[in-house]
Amino acid sequence: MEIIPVEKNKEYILNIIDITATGEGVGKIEGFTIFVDGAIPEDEVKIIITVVKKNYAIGRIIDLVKPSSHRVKPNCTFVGQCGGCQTQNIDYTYQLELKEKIVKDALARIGGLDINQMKVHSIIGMQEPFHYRNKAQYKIHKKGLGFYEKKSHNVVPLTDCKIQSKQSSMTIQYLNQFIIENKIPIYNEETHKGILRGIVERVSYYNNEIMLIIVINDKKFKWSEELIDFIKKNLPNVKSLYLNINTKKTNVVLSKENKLIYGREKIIDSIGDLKYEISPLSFFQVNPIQTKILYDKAAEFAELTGKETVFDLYCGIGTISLYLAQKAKMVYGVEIVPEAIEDANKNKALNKIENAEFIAGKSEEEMPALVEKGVQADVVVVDPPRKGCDEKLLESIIHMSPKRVIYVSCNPATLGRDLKILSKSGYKVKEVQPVDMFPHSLHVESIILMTYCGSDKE
Ligand SMILES: C[S@@+](CC[C@H](N)C(=O)[O-])C[C@H]1O[C@@H](n2cnc3c(N)ncnc32)[C@H](O)[C@@H]1O
Repeated sequence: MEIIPVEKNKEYILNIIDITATGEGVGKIEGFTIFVDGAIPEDEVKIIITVVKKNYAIGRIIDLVKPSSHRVKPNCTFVGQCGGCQTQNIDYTYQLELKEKIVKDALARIGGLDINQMKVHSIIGMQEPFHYRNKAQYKIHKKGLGFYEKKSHNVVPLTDCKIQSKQSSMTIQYLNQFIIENKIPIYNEETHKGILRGIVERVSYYNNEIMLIIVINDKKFKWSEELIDFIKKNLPNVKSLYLNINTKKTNVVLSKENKLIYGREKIIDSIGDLKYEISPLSFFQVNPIQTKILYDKAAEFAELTGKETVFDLYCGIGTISLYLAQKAKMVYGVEIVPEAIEDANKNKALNKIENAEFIAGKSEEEMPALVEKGVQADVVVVDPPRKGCDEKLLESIIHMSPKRVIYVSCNPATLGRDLKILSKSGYKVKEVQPVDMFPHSLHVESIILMTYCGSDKE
């Protein structure tokens, strides 16, 4: 049996050499891994060991002996309590370096790829990495709106948030006032009692419109009229106000039951020249500035001339499909959520685009069905959720062997796994472009161009 070199409740000095995807500093004692919350690479910390497992231990900082040169004073007073941001204490340039490394490591380690054989571009960061989010899912504390603490369901009440849109702090402050003044009973997760579960705020970045969704644990909300009056008076940018009736014992924030109580059903945002309708449940990228950069990259990688057929798999509300339709002959978008496909069709009409068709269903089933009908794609775009592409879908892509595959990923690990499969079957990774969609977290988006080299197509 291997000897574990640390003991619970004992103190050690540790040099932090890395950081996990969830933001814990990583150090080694005699080769044994120690995770330390709040520590960042190049810190020297004094820790006390709190948990010892077979392959790792967890330590708590008791003294920051020598702070890393990458440490900065966070821009937000709630850092340390609120679980919303992981890396506000790390300077932004170094955050970007860490993310680039996460992507490269995943391609090399998980994907088995030689990153010297492809163009790996420097990550595209934000010039102003604050106030970028267009969606907030606030929880409720008796003192007002907030977010969960890290790894807990305790709510940290906030007066503002530095990564939400600039309008958000006003929304938070006014809604806090309304909740407290009206003594609205706060929902308790353990007892399943109380009314107000949370508030979701969606903001259209370019049109300055707000949608508020009040999540309640009841069929009715006796404060509706007062709330509408209060909002009209204090928050004039709120153009759409919903109740979301969520009476289930669940961690899922929004139920499917939405009741519009004031204003319009949708708010409208733009990416480039296109407009998109946003409804309470539709998926829309949370960082509108970086989304434009990401979609421009998709268009660049696609090299469309107007003659190509494109498959946009996992298409959400058709954002990438419509973006590419402007330069393609025809685009087929496939998405599992039927409501998102309804939105995609509305967005198609809103933008007067005709060369796009949207299909509700699983990409791994609908793509082979399209091929069966004789539709072949020159370019395939995949933008799957964190779990990556279904293996059957990858097989269908390999079987159809389009010239170009563009992979948009929010999870480097599953990206590496899927690229390994594609690159063993005739595809070559040509370009990798990490994009920072989520400053102050360790999440990283990447867009990858693969071309088919298995035959004389390219
Ligand atoms: C990361 S989002 C991408 C959405 C869109 N491309 C965009 O940029 O807004 C992933 C989407 O895949 C959808 N999805 C999940 N599993 C799916 C499947 N098996 N087939 C088709 N769509 C799926 C989700 O509902 C979600 O809309």
